[in-house]
Amino acid sequence: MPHFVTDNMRDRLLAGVEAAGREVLTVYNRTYEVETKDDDSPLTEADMAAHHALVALLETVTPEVPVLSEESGEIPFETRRSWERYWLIDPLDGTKEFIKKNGEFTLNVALVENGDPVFGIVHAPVLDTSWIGQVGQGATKIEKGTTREIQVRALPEAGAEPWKVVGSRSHGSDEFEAFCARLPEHERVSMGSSLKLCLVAEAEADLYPRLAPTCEWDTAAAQAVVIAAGGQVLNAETLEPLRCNQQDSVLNPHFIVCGQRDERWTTALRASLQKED
Ligand SMILES: Nc1ncnc2c1ncn2[C@@H]1O[C@H](COP(=O)(O)O)[C@@H](OP(=O)(O)O)[C@H]1O
Ligand SMILES: [Mg+2]
Repeated sequence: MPHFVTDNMRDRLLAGVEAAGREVLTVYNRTYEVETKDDDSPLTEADMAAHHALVALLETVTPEVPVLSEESGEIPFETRRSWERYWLIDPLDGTKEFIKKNGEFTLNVALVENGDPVFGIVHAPVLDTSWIGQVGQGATKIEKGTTREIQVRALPEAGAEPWKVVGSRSHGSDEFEAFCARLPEHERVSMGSSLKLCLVAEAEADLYPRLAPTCEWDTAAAQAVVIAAGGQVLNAETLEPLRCNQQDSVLNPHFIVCGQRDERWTTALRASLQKED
């Protein structure tokens, strides 16, 4: 079956996401108001500017495909459950990092088909870098105008080199600490937003255990990048791939991002989840 996203569509989408990123940067570089949402998370003018720009882009490129955005308000599951294909966007992931001015925030556009992310663009405006994943066709990183293919790496053998484990800069958890405490020798890297999944996709990290809450829009685009780069995003309980749009809640289960499933970390995971057998 031909892929829905053609090369021409991908190029238009990337150009539109980069343009939305420039709007975000103009807010980043001046003073702005910070509101607090009902769930206590921050919201800035930049989140809304990116939301409007991305929704307009997607409605122009594919008017027939519905869009679900973190900022679009709730769409009931009775409506969403019939969507075989939809765009799932997080206009500004890592709003806390945006406010801290450390550059670790992203614009995220995913195409979900029958519950699985199949295409994703993650764009980091401050880094002038985008990651594109087309499941079944590969993943690329475009850094300051230079494009290269990316692939996950194999988990290093014991004693060869420490594993690289990436964690949230702003949302850690006791379960994450318990998991890391049981891993072999490893280095910890902290990073904001969906950039953590991109680090695994481009072989700069081996594992991203997210044992704390996230929503489907936080992960879908970067999940497509990871899978297209040969990696996996697995439900931490079942070790099955993370899926979207399966129930009323848009909350993800805890999950692990990895190049491959491996007994060496699944043992640590079982122990941290108190499932030692
Ligand atoms: N209690 C909670 N429930 C749901 N999602 C949460 C959450 N706490 C944090 N998140 C999600 O985690 C994201 C940030 O992840 P990280 O700490 O890895 O950078 C936030 O994205 P936003 O910045 O888009 O709100 C938010 O969606
Ligand atoms: Mg987010």
